[in-house]
Amino acid sequence: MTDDVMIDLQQVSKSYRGQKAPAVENVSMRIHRGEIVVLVGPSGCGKTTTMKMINRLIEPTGGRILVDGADVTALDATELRRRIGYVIQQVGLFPHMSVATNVGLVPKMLGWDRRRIEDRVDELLDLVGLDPAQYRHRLPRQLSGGQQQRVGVARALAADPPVMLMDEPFGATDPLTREKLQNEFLRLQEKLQKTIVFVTHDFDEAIKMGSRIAVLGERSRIRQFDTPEHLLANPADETVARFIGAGASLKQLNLRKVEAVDQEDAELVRLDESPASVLNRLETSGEWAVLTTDAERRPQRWITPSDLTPRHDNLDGVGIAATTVEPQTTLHDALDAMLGSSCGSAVVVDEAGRYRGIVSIESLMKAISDMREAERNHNRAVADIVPAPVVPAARTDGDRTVNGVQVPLDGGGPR
Ligand SMILES: Nc1ncnc2c1ncn2[C@@H]1O[C@H](COP(=O)(O)OP(=O)(O)OP(=O)(O)O)[C@@H](O)[C@H]1O
Repeated sequence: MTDDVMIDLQQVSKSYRGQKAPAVENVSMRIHRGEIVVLVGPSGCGKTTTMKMINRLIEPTGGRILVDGADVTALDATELRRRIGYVIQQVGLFPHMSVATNVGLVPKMLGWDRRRIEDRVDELLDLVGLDPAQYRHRLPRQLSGGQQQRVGVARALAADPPVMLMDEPFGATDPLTREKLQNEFLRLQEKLQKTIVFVTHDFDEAIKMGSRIAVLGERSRIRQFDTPEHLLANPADETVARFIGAGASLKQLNLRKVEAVDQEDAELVRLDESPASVLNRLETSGEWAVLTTDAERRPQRWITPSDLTPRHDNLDGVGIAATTVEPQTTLHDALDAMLGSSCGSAVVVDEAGRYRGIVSIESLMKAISDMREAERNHNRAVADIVPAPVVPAARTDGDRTVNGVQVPLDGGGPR
């Protein structure tokens, strides 16, 4: 095993008592340090069982699982919990315990002293965007669904585990909150570089979150294990193609994020500027609209000349609300946001909601057409390099059987 491999599933199987067929059969998979591997597949195919065997919430009935070179069956439970954080859809916060107690559970189990636990809890709440002073003492029911989910992530990170298992972590939230949580998590992951196994039903989420995606079939058999780009461009077989679903090219929009698009600058005005001065600015700048921001430079509304009349003595509520996106927002979601707003642009904001720039529908369309052009060139280059096979190749049905022997799927490292 190379140093680069963090989780190594070797011919892993699970047969539940009383079930004729195994839920998971002979799965081999290598997951590299720092990558997010997403498991997707039809309901009941064994995604959760596969994942839960990694932290031994479910005991395998065959095969071996190594985490950072150590066989998990040889580790004691406390050691395993320190190494592997776990986030689930239902969050699993204890309802009668405060946020701080919930987040501090694992450090407490590990015997940390009170002061160190308190400091860690505050640090983690900060990290997931919850002000410790405001949320530390709340009970889970006094939080929104999205906030509970953030606490769940903080709790999983408490002992700074190198590995995180996430089972539909954002599944129970509405689409907007979900998008926000995904963005926050990707931002966090840039800093933390954890090795993550992520289960989801949502293929768009898999494309957005995954360094690589494992498309699983019955009994967790790996049909294809590849980067989102390759998976979309070259589904291994009909089943994978069907699973990806219609509009694979549209789904490519989930691959690119707003940060990759050229940004422009807007003419900014403070909310406390006088309408007369704003009109003057609109005339002299030649812009079709100005963008109001609050004292923290958080964008508020677009104002065009026709929005301002002599009866306005301040800018409160004037113009149309600005649509905002984050650098991590996918082009798919950005396009959605723009189409849903009445102006053909979105304001890019940082994690604190402060202004960073503007993406217009034109620059978005240009990024999309550049992307398609690059892909066409790539496909042409590949077609030039790869000669047509003369001898029929060994059958590879996604789990890469070579002469009947399953070999670990190990193509490509972390992106
Ligand atoms: N405790 C159990 N006892 C017996 N069978 C089980 C048990 N848990 C899961 N199974 C079965 O094992 C198979 C795989 O279940 P698993 O929950 O891993 O699938 P999944 O892909 O995560 O499903 P979903 O997407 O619906 O959550 C299913 O057929 C399920 O009915």
